[in-house]
Amino acid sequence: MAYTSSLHLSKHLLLPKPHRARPSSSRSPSFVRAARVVDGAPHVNGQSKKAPNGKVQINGAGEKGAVNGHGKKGPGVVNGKTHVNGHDRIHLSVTTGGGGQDGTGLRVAYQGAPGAYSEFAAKTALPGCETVPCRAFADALAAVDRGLVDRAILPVESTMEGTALRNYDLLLRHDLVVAQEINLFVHYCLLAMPGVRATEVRRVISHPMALAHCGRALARLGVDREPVEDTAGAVEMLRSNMMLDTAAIASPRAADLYGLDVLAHGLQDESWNVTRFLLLSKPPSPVAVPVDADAKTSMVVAHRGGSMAVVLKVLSAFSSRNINMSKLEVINNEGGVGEPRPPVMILDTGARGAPTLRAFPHVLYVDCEGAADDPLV
Ligand SMILES: O=C(O)C(=O)C[C@]1(C(=O)O)C=C[C@@H](O)C=C1
Repeated sequence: MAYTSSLHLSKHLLLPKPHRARPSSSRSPSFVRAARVVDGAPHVNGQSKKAPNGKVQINGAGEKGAVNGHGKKGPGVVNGKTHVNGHDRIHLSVTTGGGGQDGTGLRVAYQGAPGAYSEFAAKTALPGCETVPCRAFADALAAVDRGLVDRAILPVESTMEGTALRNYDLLLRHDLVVAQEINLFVHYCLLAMPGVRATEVRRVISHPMALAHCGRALARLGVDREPVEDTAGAVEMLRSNMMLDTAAIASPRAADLYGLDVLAHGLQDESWNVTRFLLLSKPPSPVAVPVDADAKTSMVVAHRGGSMAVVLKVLSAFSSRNINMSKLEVINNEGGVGEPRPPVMILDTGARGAPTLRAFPHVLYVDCEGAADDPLV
């Protein structure tokens, strides 16, 4: 059965109007007001249905086998689509039936070396596309921004580690549309140079996320761990330096590609290990999402104070409309334990004039059910 979903990300920037200070008793920002306050521009409130991430992460929807409320499609792969329309909000919306879009003629930037999971996610979303390796996620997003490629792919959360906050931060700094969402089952293998035995391995290198996902297995092996840029990059490093006391965590595909032995399969600590990727393009979105689509919308509410009051207002806005929320993540970069963290920088494309990066200490990431253009949402 064709699976259709949409994911829409709205940015709601709660900014006080200059010279219009409100009495403290009524200062707590309201969800509705927030929408109106954005640089004075009329803003439709609560538009998205089914959605986003917080510090960016949105997990939690439901059943095993589903991430962010999307159903599982095919063996280990769930597809959805997203895109982002700019201006005073970002839309991530997508529709994907069986991920059947042909990517022929499209260039997709990803972080890592050939054989990285991100590359596989890109090929899953857009079979036939040309994949373009980049050193960093920021480089991949910049390549789309500059029109050097058609899309970029970005891992944003995983079932085991939750939101990849740094990648969400990156996303919020750009005016990009989510053209598709891909939930990929990630199967990790331990790879070594041909002939090397498991007992000879003293050190394991991989992407930090892969090392974290396999933490218990690595502790059992009693090896040192060393983070590198990406899983396939680790394999490349093993191969080019002929490392005989080191193994890498990467995909079986990377083992084939670089001619390494697989010492162990299924190294992940949890058998259900899914990473959620977003396929991003420049606006306007390449995908139309019908109002009545079985959709998911993501929202980002950014504000500068009254943290709990805003959370309560957001919750009550969903509750009073009977909209199912699949995720809520509250980011408070002020007043937490330890050193204050830097604020989240969000590109405000709704401001008159050039798009401006604005700093917000408080951010909420919300995912809910429904299409972004559904009036209820
Ligand atoms: O290093 C890779 O192969 C990647 O595609 C990156 C990445 C990530 O950043 O989470 C993607 C999926 C896996 O969870 C591990 C690493």
